[in-house]
This record gives sequence, C-alpha cells and structure tokens, in this order.
Amino acid sequence: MVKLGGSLITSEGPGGPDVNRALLTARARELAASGRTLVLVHGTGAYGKPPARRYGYLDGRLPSGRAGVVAEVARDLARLELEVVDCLEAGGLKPLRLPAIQLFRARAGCASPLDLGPVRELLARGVTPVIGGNFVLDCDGFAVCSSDIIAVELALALGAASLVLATRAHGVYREHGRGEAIHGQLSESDGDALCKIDAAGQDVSGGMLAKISHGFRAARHGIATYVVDGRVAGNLNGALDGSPLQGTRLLSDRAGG
Ligand SMILES: Nc1ncnc2c1ncn2[C@@H]1O[C@H](COP(=O)(O)OP(=O)(O)OP(=O)(O)O)[C@@H](O)[C@H]1O
Ligand SMILES: C=C(C)CCOP(=O)(O)O
Repeated sequence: MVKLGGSLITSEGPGGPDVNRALLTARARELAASGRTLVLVHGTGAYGKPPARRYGYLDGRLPSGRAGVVAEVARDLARLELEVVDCLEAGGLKPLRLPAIQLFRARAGCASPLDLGPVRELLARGVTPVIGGNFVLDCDGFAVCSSDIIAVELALALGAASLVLATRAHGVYREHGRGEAIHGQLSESDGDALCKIDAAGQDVSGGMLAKISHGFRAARHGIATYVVDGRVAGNLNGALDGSPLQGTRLLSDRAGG
C-alpha cells in the first residue's frame, strides 16, 4: 500500500491548484518497473485543503444543507483524480480510479470501509486501484475522508505487508521548522517526541500528527509502516523492500492489535 501525499503531488500555481505531473509520473515509472501488486492512495493538497478553510469545515463535517459546497469541491477533486490516473498511466501502471464515497462511509465524522470487493477484484485482474481522499456519506450529510485514513483502513482490511506514506518532508522531523533532523524510527510510546509534532489546526486532515497516529494503527497490526520522502527517486521501492533511503519507520509497542 502506497499513499502519495497531497503536498507531494500537488502545488498551488498562479492559475490555481496543479498536479506535479513530472514527479508523479517518475514515481509511477519506478513502481511500475518493480512489478509489485499495489494499491495506490493519494491526498488532495492544494485541491482539498484550502476549501476546508475557505468554507469553514475544518472539523471535516458538512450537513446536507451544504451539499452545494460538497458538489463544488468534489468537482475539483474529480479533476485532480483524473490527472493523477493520467500520470500513473503515463508512468506505465494500469491504474483504475475508485471513488472513496463508494468504498467508505462515516458515522459522526469517523470513516470506515464498506465492501472492498472491487479493490480485491481489481488486484486479482492485474489493475492498480487508485483512491483519493474525498467526501463520503455521513448519517446527516457528508464527512471528509482523508487519504491517510483510506490508506490505513485498506492496508488493514487487505492485509498489506507494508504501508508507505510518502510526503514532501525528509521523514518525521524531530523539530519541524528548526532543522532537518528526522526520527529514524518513532514509537507510539515516545510521548516526548510525539508532543513536539504539529497537530496542524488549520488542516482538515490533522497534518503530520494525525498521519502518524493513523500509521501507528497499521504498525500495531504488524504492517511495516513508514513516512518517507516522496521526492527521492527509489525511495518508495526502498521502503516497500523494508529499507527506505530517506524516512521514518513507525513502530508500535502494542503489536498484535
Ligand atoms: N514533524 C514533522 N515532520 C515532517 N513534516 C512535518 C512535521 N510537522 C509538520 N510537517 C509538515 O507536514 C507536511 C506533511 O503533511 P501533509 O498533511 O501536507 O501531508 P501529505 O500526506 O503530503 O498531504 P495530504 O494530507 O494532502 O495527503 C510536511 O510537508 C511538513 O510541512
Ligand atoms: C479535503 C478532502 C475532501 C479530502 C481529504 O484530504 P487529504 O487529507 O488530502 O486526503
């Protein structure tokens, strides 16, 4: 399971959000060359995070009365998803996009998987399923379903051997903004280290701290879990092989559940 972070694959251009096509195609080429069976999940970055601030749903929930906002943002996310599969295909993969809203459902803002049969069946047919962070149905409206949650839930449900969370950072910085030293590995019992990590109040998906917390859930179930630098050539395959060139391994002290 590989998740390509929104900060990695998108940027804010002069005319609005853009996909970093060259980088994404290069990563796809490396993954295609390895010939692995893969599920690819991706974030929304410049397409998904600014609207949450602009329209004021940083808690990730929108009642039915705000369906117009959901429709507008989902339209832009559909453009992102199309560009992503275009780059993945240009890199030599056989990607097929599955909408998050058909695979996940939320209850009071908390998303969990529905029937993942289509993901399994695509894998069996040699296709790479691609799922982007997006809105899903909630009891009384809609909820943001972050790509970190999608990646972790799919990794758990499909029994993935590893989960690689690729982002635009060297790994998990020890002190973000005050140097580039990263944790080689980070354990969920390391309270001193974790309390220095940014909870990103202006990020609908909770930033690095939320990413790490979700990642620990996968680690707890024995899935080799990494936060790696997606800008570094060869790093995704390195991490999938258990030795990233640049990144942080997330470890659980509560392995087994
Ligand atoms: N301790 C930290 N270590 C690494 N990055 C950090 C840390 N604290 C904050 N950050 C910031 O978090 C960013 C990554 O978080 P972000 O939520 O953008 O992840 P992403 O997975 O790339 O995006 P998305 O959630 O859209 O998929 C980094 O680019 C960095 O700017
Ligand atoms: C903002 C929406 C709707 C999707 C979630 O964004 P992600 O955390 O970038 O996957």
